[in-house]
Amino acid sequence: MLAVESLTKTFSLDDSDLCAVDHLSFQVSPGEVFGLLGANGAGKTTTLRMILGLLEPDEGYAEVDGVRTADDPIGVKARLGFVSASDGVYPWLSVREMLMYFADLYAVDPNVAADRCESLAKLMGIEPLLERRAGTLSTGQRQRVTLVRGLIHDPPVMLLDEPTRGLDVVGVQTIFEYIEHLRDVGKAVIVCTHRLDEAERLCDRFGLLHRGQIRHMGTLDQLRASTGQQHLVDMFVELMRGV
Ligand SMILES: Nc1ncnc2c1ncn2[C@@H]1O[C@H](COP(=O)(O)OP(=O)(O)OP(=O)(O)O)[C@@H](O)[C@H]1O
Repeated sequence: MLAVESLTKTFSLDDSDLCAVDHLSFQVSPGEVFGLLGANGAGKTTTLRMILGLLEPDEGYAEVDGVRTADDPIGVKARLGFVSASDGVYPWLSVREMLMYFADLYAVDPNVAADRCESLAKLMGIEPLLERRAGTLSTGQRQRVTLVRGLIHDPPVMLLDEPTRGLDVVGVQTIFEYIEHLRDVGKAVIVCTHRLDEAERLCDRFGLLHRGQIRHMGTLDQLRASTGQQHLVDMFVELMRGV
């Protein structure tokens, strides 16, 4: 499970301060898909960077499976899987070599890693690509490989940043199936996306982020009741107009 408690980050600009994330609190349970949604600049990436331990919060903390990022940054990284649309691959390694390399970085036993590599490759339909040089993959193939890579150390919590960006309909469907799988195997999942239509279909619960604060949080039904709007896109339009 993932807990974020009063997480806060202010950046100093030349002539002013910018509070990018403002006392943010939420929790994601095992088997739950939480959509952290917001317009450009709302604070999503800054939040993910603090959860991952890449950026130090000014206040508050993130706790992954009972471990706080500030107390044990390496332990937290071992418990997190991260997939981003901008993930790169090592072009000169084969897909299998790259997956095994990442498993090794996470200190996964080589036999366990080899089995996991096979079963995840089957799950994501990349078995025929395992011996291919990663640099020769298409965008959609590369995305499947990075999805497998994110799970190679079997983390309890997965962070997905714009997972469908740049993918065709088949690629998007693959992401949907991947997220279904994560839910089925009890991962706690955060999805950040601008695709509100996809988020409505994918996520169990939502946090609508605006200027660093969660303005609405709940299931779609709860958000409909509290905002009076049917769809996330209308909820956001109202939020943006309100400020
Ligand atoms: N290193 C930094 N220094 C100064 N300001 C920053 C820094 N990183 C982010 N910001 C500012 O913090 C705010 C939140 O940025 P963040 O990248 O978290 O937003 P986001 O929700 O991920 O946006 P997008 O959807 O456009 O990726 C923005 O106003 C951004 O300009």
